[in-house]
Amino acid sequence: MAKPVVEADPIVRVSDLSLSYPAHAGGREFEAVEGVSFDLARGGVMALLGESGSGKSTLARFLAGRGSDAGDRSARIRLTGGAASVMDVSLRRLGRRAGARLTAYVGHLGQDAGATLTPELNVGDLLLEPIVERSKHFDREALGERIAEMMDIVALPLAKLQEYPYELSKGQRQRVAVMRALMLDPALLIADEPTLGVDANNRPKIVDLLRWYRERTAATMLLISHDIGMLEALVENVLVMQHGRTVGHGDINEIFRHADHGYVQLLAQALRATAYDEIAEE
Ligand SMILES: Nc1ncnc2c1ncn2[C@@H]1O[C@H](COP(=O)(O)OP(=O)(O)OP(=O)(O)O)[C@@H](O)[C@H]1O
Repeated sequence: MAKPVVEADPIVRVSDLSLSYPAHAGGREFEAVEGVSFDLARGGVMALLGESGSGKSTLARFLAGRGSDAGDRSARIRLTGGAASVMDVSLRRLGRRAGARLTAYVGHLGQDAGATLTPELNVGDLLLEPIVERSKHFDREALGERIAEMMDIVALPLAKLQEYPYELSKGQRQRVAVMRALMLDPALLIADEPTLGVDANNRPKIVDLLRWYRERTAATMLLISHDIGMLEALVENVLVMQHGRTVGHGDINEIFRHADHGYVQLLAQALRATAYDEIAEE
């Protein structure tokens, strides 16, 4: 069984990849991603951009090794063409054990992660859970310090550690979810809209947390985000998707300056407009 190579570079390789959802409820198999290719260098940060329904979450969930995780069979993602590997592990027919080995190194923040926190656990236990699940032997003091540092960066008072998800605002829950995704020190973080639902004042704190994490660990990141602050602070390369296909790929500044595809031009304009809105809000 292929063992993940954390030092692999590129850490993610995607070649002519197509991904589908199974036929269900009388419908046909649906191809959500079609012929996408890119490499993500170790230590790099790339953003997946594109309108709703363009295939970003499907691609992100599949690359995070969570393509067959969904309890609902109809949400299981199948590789129907091309190839993809993460840390030199092929994602074609990734078995349960190989998947578990890989996901130990790949952090995944799913879409609207703040809404899916276990309601019975308080914030402290939610943060510790990934660690405790892996091993009962851990340095409680060092972890406590690390949690306190992260709480400080995202401006959550330590008293929140005792609170339950229902006692938190949507944006606070999302901040807890992002911290939780970092607890196992993933070498690759794949995050779907990490600032979604977080108000404009607190979005930069999530950006700060991800930047802090990257400075500490040199982790690689694949982010789905249209948050201009996040793109400016962290992202080097972008892949722009439309209807499951790639319509732009490359250095973030180059791609928006010389956008030759109509949709990429529109996106560049929209992002600039967002930036002005944010400045106006301050
Ligand atoms: N379980 C499923 N079964 C069938 N089709 C699905 C399923 N989940 C998503 N899709 C379809 O796959 C396509 C891509 O969806 P995906 O969620 O990957 O897009 P996205 O770019 O992440 O959009 P958003 O930004 O709205 O999350 C969409 O047309 C969507 O309707």
